Amino acid sequence: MNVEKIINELIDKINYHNEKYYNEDSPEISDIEYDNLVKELIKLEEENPQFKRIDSPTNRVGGKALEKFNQITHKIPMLSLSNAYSYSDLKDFDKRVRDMVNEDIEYVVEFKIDGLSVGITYDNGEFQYGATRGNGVIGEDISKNLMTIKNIPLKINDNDEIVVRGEVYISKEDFKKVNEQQSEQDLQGFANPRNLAAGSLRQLDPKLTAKRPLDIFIFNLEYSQNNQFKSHSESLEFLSKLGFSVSPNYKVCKNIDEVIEHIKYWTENRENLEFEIDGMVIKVNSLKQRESMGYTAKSPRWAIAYKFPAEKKKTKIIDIIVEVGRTGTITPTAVLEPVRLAGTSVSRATLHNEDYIKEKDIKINDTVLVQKAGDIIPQVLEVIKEERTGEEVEFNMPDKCPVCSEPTVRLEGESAVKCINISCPAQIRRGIIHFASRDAMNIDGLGESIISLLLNENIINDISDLYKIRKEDVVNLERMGEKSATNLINAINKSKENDLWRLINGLGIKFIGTKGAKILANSYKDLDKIMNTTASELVNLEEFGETMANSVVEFFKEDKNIKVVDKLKEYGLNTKVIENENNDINKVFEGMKIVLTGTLPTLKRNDAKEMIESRGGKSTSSVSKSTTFVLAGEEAGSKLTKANELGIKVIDEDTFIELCKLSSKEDVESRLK
Ligand SMILES: NC(=O)c1ccc[n+]([C@@H]2O[C@H](COP(=O)([O-])OP(=O)(O)OC[C@H]3O[C@@H](n4cnc5c(N)ncnc54)[C@H](O)[C@@H]3O)[C@@H](O)[C@H]2O)c1
Ligand SMILES: [Zn+2]
Repeated sequence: MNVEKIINELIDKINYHNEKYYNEDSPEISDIEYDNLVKELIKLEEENPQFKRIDSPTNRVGGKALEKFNQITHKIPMLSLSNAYSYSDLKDFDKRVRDMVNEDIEYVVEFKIDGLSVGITYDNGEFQYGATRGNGVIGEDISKNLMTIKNIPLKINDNDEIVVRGEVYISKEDFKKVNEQQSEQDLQGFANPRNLAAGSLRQLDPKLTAKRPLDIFIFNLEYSQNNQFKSHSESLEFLSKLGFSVSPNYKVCKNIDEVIEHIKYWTENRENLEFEIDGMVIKVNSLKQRESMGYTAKSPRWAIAYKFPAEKKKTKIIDIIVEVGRTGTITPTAVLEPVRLAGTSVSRATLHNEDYIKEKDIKINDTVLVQKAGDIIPQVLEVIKEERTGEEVEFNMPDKCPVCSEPTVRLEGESAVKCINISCPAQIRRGIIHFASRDAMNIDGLGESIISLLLNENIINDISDLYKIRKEDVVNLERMGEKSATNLINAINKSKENDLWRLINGLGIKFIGTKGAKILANSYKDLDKIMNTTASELVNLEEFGETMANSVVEFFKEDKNIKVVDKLKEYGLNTKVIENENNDINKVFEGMKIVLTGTLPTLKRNDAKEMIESRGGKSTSSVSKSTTFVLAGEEAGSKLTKANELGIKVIDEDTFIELCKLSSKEDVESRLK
């Protein structure tokens, strides 16, 4: 395979996992696996700069702000951190820093708590609003949820306009408790404290957030209009005096050796902390020096995150079992002789896939080295071949699905062995949950527990069956009743009118998330056309790589999947893009001046322009006081800065598309407020 192709496929994969992790708070792979994908991409991009894409995930921060929240443009962009995995990485960092400033350097070392990054703004001594990081430029307004966290002061004794940044987290003990409650209620556990914190904060109902024992520590003063400080440590002291719970145990170090000493101490002692830390953050202390170093597109040059190496131990593989996930991927898991790692007893380790087992030559009864990093899922690192006795048994991936007995397949270029039977019971439950979820068909009241009931009672067998449910089928179900039953049926019926991308996302095609679904819908306009397209046509779509293209084609080759789609059509689901005809488009942007800047996630520049103009708006090129709003995408640059200076509303593509669907100018104006 050529390098460009490999790079593009890696980008597809990373984008997909970013969406799962940042936008849906439910990662499918471990952080180590993810970090390895990114490292591989960075390496290839460095070796082949001619193929580096401007929209590469190595160029940008995190996720995006979900449309269900109001959007907030950060006064100061909320960036990520570059990573160090060894002391020699830290020494390289120190050298880079000293080369840049040519002066003595003082560092501050802080805990890297594994949680969710938030920015909070105060003015006139009062809490104004708080937001998630989002894509670094635009975040989600989660003010009401943050106000439920006891350690966030609502009033402070300073009238200056202040922006602080911190990490919302949950203690080890509370994490365990919440996961126990989840399993009591037959709900899925959270993969790690970060997912739990993120999932709890990004709730539309603050009451739900309030139920979760969240805490925060503040690690930076992002902006202060009047207070002047020389160093980061000085600003932390100031924040502490104002009543913020500032990152505990931070230390000012005179040189990189002191930094490393401090890190060594916490590597040994982190088990005793009440919260999980996944590393330490090293920051230049002098604010003047920081300013002279500046930023890359993704992170400051004056800071780096050191990630702890994972703890390793020896144990034995007693058995290898397989499980079928929502997308049909059959994952092999090693059953281990229990061993204590990073404070917990470990008896399972993921073996990822067939290639992983082959590469490492893993057999049942092997003695292996296992490790546990920031994640809950431990990994098998290597087989200790010297300890083989001849009793080892080779393992092969099953050629039939262990649940439905249909033949399994392994697609070309993919590492996963899968059951592609869309009616496989193991996949059905997760598949229906996904279908009904807010990013797919968004069916109110159709949550995990109801879906389980419907399956257990044989009321449904696949997603299409949802549309034949009658009220009398469900009214007598546990916790149901007259009103909920009516609401449920109404919500299901309403979803028939959903726009095409929701249906495509709902089908659960591997590697096609919300974004991929929108691209497909906007490009083909009609589900039938998508079903009949070819991989070679699909790879021509913007941001579509071979992995995504093949996955779409394979999905619609399957008889079972075609049958489900046919049934959905019979029940009257919309399978076309919902577009207004040109002549009855409402002039919702009449008289408005709109500036377009940066690269939008799915819309081409000309399309966006056309959408503005056909609705009576004027697409202008420079930001001024008379600009109505700015539509900004990735790498928005100076126009965005200007808009922020002038206090002009900035929106992203999703909001723009929403505005386009509104029926009057008044609606647009009130939505923009
Ligand atoms: N499993 C997956 O599918 C998946 C997908 C995407 C990302 N990830 C994980 O997320 C990581 C990238 O996430 P990221 O961009 O948030 O970077 P990061 O978590 O590696 O580091 C940046 C973050 O650290 C936090 N932080 C905690 N303590 C801090 C302190 N004292 N000072 C400054 N910042 C502090 C901040 O919130 C900041 O946003 C990856 O390394 C990967 O492990 C996993
Ligand atoms: Zn199956």
